[in-house]
Amino acid sequence: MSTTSVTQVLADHGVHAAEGSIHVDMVPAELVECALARKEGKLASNGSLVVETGKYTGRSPKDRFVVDTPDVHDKIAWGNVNVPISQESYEKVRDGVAAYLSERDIYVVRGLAGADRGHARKFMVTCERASQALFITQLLVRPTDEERAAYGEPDFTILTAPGYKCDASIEGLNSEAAVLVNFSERTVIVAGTEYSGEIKKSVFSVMNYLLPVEDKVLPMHCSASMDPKTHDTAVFFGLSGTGKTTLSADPKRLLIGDDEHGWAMGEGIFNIEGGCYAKCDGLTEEREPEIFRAVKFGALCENVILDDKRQPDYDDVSLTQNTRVGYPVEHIPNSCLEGVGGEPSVVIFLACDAFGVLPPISRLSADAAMYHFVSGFTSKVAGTELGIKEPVPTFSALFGEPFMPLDPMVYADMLGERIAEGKTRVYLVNTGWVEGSYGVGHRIPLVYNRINVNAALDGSLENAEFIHDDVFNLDIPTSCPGVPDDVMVPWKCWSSKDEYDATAKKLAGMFQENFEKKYAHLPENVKNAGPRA
Ligand SMILES: Nc1ncnc2c1ncn2[C@@H]1O[C@H](COP(=O)(O)OP(=O)(O)O)[C@@H](O)[C@H]1O
Ligand SMILES: C=C(OP(=O)(O)O)C(=O)O
Ligand SMILES: [Mn+2]
Repeated sequence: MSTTSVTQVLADHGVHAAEGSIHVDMVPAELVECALARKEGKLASNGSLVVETGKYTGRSPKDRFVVDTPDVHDKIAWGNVNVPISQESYEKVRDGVAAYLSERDIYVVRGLAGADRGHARKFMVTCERASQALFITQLLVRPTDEERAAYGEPDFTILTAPGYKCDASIEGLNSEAAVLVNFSERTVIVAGTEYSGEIKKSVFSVMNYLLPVEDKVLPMHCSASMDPKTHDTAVFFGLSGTGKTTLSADPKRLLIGDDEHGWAMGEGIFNIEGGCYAKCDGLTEEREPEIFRAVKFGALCENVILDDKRQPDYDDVSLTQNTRVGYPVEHIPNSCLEGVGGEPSVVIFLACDAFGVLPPISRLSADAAMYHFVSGFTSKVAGTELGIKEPVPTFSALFGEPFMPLDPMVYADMLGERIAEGKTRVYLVNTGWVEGSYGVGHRIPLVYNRINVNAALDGSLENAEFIHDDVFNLDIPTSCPGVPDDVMVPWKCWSSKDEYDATAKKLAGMFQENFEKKYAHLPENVKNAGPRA
């Protein structure tokens, strides 16, 4: 597709930018140069581009809407995640953004979502900021030269204009910022917010609609890694900040991706993205060498503080606890550049338990896997969503409810089909608190999670003696070489067993209440596989 037809696609969306102001498919070095020239950010000593995103340092779910059009109305799971907005209000914002972009230099990125070309979709993202064009260039799958030459019409178009402030009085809007997903027009508008996570998660939300509906592929909010010899894969489901990116960066395995994957039954899994979006809070080379070293030229950092030598101070979270970096998968040395792997032999659910009562790792039956997949218990960690200042216990279906437009049971049934074969081991991993709850105890040392996960992946964990926890209805390994036995069995970490019991029963009751409210229609065998207060 020539750049003239890029002009045509833009014109179809009301963007009539002057000749010479439409910059298409710039390479990262050009985009960094443009961003610096336009004073969008600074160059850090490690070569990464660092920007500040102003008021929006995390996703703002209250500003995200799905356009309620007749052809999708009956498919979307409407509620406080997929909030409807009318086509009329959508058009007012779209036309305002289009006119705004028409008056300035714009950066167009033509990428792919889906490393498996049999399930990939073409996304054309038009950015006001060169730095956001760099971000989405690195986060989408980069087309080959041949694919770019034959790019043709995009499957979806995204217009991003952080500088455009919406008229908040438009019917249905919440504020000057708006993320509007229009499945009928196959267009997303991201306005009024500079947080690039909104662009990335909009692509994900669109794929979470298209893949099940059009391809019968299960989209997953998970990271994935692969054994370099057997090509056995493992997927790590988890809500934002629970450890997907951290635990999938493992020097002994190949990284497939850190956040978004598809599972084509009978075929394998694939990364939906071409890059990673890691949290930088407290990042050290010692604890997370792969991620630390991935922050180099071509990476985009958000809200990371630089010292007077332009060195990042990852402990300084004065702007936000949600400091972030986006980089291409090739910045991780042992990444699987093809982005594809076999069907998972291990599925791990990451729960960041702020109560500190869940075991570091426990094994789930197929029924318990379904129970926990639809429950999605974890904590929203500080910063990822505006207004979250400390861990908030939450039930987020599929461990990714904010990004799932369809009924949760669509995804749950698809996972159930895929693990029913019995060849998949499923574990629940607590990356949250042990030794007392949040504010009293501390987060489980990352090294313990890594040791537990490695034992689950290589199968050695199955050699441990397991006990059954009657409250959470989980099978808990009582030992794992390298992890103190007391850490493996949560009540042993608490100074008072009575306090532990009371807290555990409280959480078990929350599980039951959530399940009864949302999933009472599920079969008894699934319901009975969950916690019992
Ligand atoms: N026990 C732990 N397991 C996983 N991550 C942990 C742990 N303790 C602290 N962390 C920190 O929590 C954050 C997890 O973020 P990340 O892996 O990006 O989550 P996600 O990819 O699920 O959004 C990282 O900053 C990591 O260093
Ligand atoms: C970036 C986000 O989360 P994750 O780390 O899961 O990608 C987000 O929720 O905005
Ligand atoms: Mn992540």
